[in-house]
Amino acid sequence: MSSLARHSFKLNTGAYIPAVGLGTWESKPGQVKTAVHTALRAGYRHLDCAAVYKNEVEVGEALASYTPAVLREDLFITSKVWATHTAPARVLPALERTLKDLQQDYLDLYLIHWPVAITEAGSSARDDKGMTKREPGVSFVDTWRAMEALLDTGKVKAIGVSNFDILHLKRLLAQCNVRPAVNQVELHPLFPQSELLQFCAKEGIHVSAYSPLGRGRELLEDSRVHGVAQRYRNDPAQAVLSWGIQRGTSVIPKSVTPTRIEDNLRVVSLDEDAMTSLDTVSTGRAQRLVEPSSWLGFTVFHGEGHVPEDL
Ligand SMILES: NC(=O)C1=CN([C@@H]2O[C@H](COP(=O)(O)OP(=O)(O)OC[C@H]3O[C@@H](n4cnc5c(N)ncnc54)[C@H](OP(=O)(O)O)[C@@H]3O)[C@@H](O)[C@H]2O)C=CC1
Ligand SMILES: O=C[C@H](O)[C@@H](O)[C@@H](O)[C@H](O)C(=O)O
Repeated sequence: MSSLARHSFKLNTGAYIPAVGLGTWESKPGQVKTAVHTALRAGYRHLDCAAVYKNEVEVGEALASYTPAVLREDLFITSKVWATHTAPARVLPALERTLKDLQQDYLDLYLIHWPVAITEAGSSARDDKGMTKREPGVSFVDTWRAMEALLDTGKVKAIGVSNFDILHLKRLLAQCNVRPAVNQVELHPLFPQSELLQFCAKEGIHVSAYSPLGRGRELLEDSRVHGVAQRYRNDPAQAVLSWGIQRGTSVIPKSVTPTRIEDNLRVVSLDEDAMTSLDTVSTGRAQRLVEPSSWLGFTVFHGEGHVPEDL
């Protein structure tokens, strides 16, 4: 484990989030327990979970069965309330279910997964236009009020958001009592989110980079990524994770492959040339890889410059 991998970022709550966490989306039952054990053994202390990943029970089993046990205060565990449970009355029950599944008394960070509420039946329920059914009258600001109330229960140490753009954040910041500690968003050299990053820095919101490896696809084949990796005698994944941390974001790469889980901790400090080279990877071809519209059936993001009033 490199010294950069041991780094943590201070949140606006005063707590620290470790620079590298293990992602668990699409980590299949039967694989995620071994992945969590491998990660803890390698030195990871930060896990990124979500109810919708449908594997929190197994992550919980992994945490409970790991020996020698890691002190709870040395772990940083994140989970997220799914869009079907963002109606205010459903938020606490959703958290309690996640805590039970993960076998935890509290989370270090609980996030609103997407800035939208859909009906409990979720993405299979369609309206007459074929769109996912929205939860009527629930905005993400309403959900946030319920998130704020969780802090008094002691069951979460910090609250935050995920998949929020600048306009979502502006609306939330204008109305919140507690500012989000974290915004977890897609971020990698093909989708660097520089404007959002600057906005969050100015507002004291830590950014956590999801899909930091570009989902393990063409980003890792890019010639500039390979160039930086060769210079530092590491592999493409380590180069892009290093870039993410050096930009001030925590990174949460997912892997169920033991050697990759270990390798993803070998992040290094990059010089200015290497950073500039990776900064140019997105030029003329920036792309989002996790598209909500395919499953939500409507636009959460808003090229037109406004957030729909009813989100
Ligand atoms: N808040 C949100 O809406 C979202 C949050 N997330 C979070 O972020 C995490 C990471 O994002 P994710 O979308 O999974 O994508 P990542 O960018 O982390 O890429 C994961 C893919 O890369 C492969 N991989 C891992 N390490 C290496 C390596 N060293 N070399 C080559 N390939 C590698 C993995 O394969 P293998 O496992 O087979 O080794 C997997 O196919 C998620 O798991 C989840 O926790 C992700 C998306 C949305
Ligand atoms: O966190 C990861 C992503 O947001 C992911 O959870 C969703 O896109 C999910 O696959 C879904 O079922 O809609």
